[in-house]
Amino acid sequence: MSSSAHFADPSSFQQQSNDFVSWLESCPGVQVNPKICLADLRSTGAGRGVVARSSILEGEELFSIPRNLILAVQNSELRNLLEPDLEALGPWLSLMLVMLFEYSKGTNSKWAAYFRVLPTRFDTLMFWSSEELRELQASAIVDKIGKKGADESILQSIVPVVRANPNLFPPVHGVPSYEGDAGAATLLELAHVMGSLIMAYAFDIEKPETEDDDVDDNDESYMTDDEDEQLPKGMVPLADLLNADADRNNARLFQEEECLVMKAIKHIQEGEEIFNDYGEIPRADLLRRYGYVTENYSQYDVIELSLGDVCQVAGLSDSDVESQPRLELLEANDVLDDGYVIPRPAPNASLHDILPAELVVLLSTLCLTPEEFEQRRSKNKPPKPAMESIQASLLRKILQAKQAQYGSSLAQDMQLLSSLLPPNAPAALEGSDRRKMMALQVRIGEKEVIQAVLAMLEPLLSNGSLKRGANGDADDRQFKSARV
Ligand SMILES: C[S@@+](CC[C@H](N)C(=O)[O-])C[C@H]1O[C@@H](n2cnc3c(N)ncnc32)[C@H](O)[C@@H]1O
Repeated sequence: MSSSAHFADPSSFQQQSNDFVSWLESCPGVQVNPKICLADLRSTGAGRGVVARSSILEGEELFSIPRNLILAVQNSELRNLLEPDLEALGPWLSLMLVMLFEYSKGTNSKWAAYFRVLPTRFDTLMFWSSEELRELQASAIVDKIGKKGADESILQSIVPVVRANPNLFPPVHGVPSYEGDAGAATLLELAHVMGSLIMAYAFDIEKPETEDDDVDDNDESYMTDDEDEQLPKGMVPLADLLNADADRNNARLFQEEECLVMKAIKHIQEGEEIFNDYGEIPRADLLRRYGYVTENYSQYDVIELSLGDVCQVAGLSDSDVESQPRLELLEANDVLDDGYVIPRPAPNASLHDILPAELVVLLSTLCLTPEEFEQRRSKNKPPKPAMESIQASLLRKILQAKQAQYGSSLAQDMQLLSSLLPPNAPAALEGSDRRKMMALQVRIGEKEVIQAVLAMLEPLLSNGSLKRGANGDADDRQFKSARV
């Protein structure tokens, strides 16, 4: 959620929007359909957004941004000023460095008017205090924030480059220098601002030849292990001022040869907000990456069980593949995961629809008697993903143990929510209160998923097994193949 508190100089909010639009329209090649405008949506907690001034037809172009206006490594003069190769830093860190460079240039940057409409404070989980994070209780999202790794990457890869080039990166915000611990801390904070902007605003930029639809991926922290496979990232002015809505996506960015073009993918009525698509992400991820939650993303909530959670309840002393032959068998057959995601069941969903096949295989393997396991091991063949009462019973225990890891019950949380919920919350809340409210909504969603799955296990626990196939193996055709 973006309120005034997220923007520098909120009293000039409208002026900054006007200046940004004037700058944009003055740039060669930019086209902005007069039927759209930039709106002040702070009263709903959504910062800036794009709204239709008059009705727009499906397929109509909303705006077009030439590729050379994207704030990206390939368009920044830093590329020619720095040794070594910027791209070698990977998509996140290279763009972070470019943004630090352009931001430090102040009004001399081509993107100065753009920086002025971007927020400087965020509610993404990277910025939450330990006390605020505790409100997320046992949510698996807490382990995905990646703050420590991001700090290390910035300190190792960004700080030395900035310090070695003080002429390119003059200290900002009245800081005398980036030397020493205090300098490093200031730079770290500024780099996190850029990292958070990249996380919530940047697009993956495809090469012109591969013209394709908008790709807005779902990486975990600022940096991930598979950077080689990632496309370069870029900040696309105006395209990134569209908010998102799980049910009202009506626009999409098309990456064309010369330009990136935002088009209406539905008829849009006068006064309607224009929404991009952030994908089907659970509220925990929405919060981690975008710093807000809305109720209509609750349909995508999940519960994530770690391998450790499962092994502990199954009575294994640890979850190390080297010391646990049952895990070793699964690993050797490439069906072992670190974590297992169970989505919120849709109204008529079955266990087949929601349980990842790999989880069911793990449960089955853990339920084998020593003799059965030895047989499987000698043939190097894990069991098929069959859900019978024995696996259901183990899964129930695992879910109950997970439930117990949260410090409060669903009923208590629901009561708390109704006592706290002012109209339009959490938009009406600020600061830590808003964060606590959002954490409450996330953990409620996860507890609801646990409760729903527990209820779905009940018939299996009383009846014995799911339908079996003709060969006697349980019918595994529909188990989801989902990996974390
Ligand atoms: C790509 S930006 C969109 C522009 C942003 N509203 C601004 O003022 O700069 C993404 C950020 O917008 C906010 N946002 C997006 N969709 C939202 C929504 N439906 N409700 C509230 N905030 C939203 C979140 O803070 C998110 O991190």
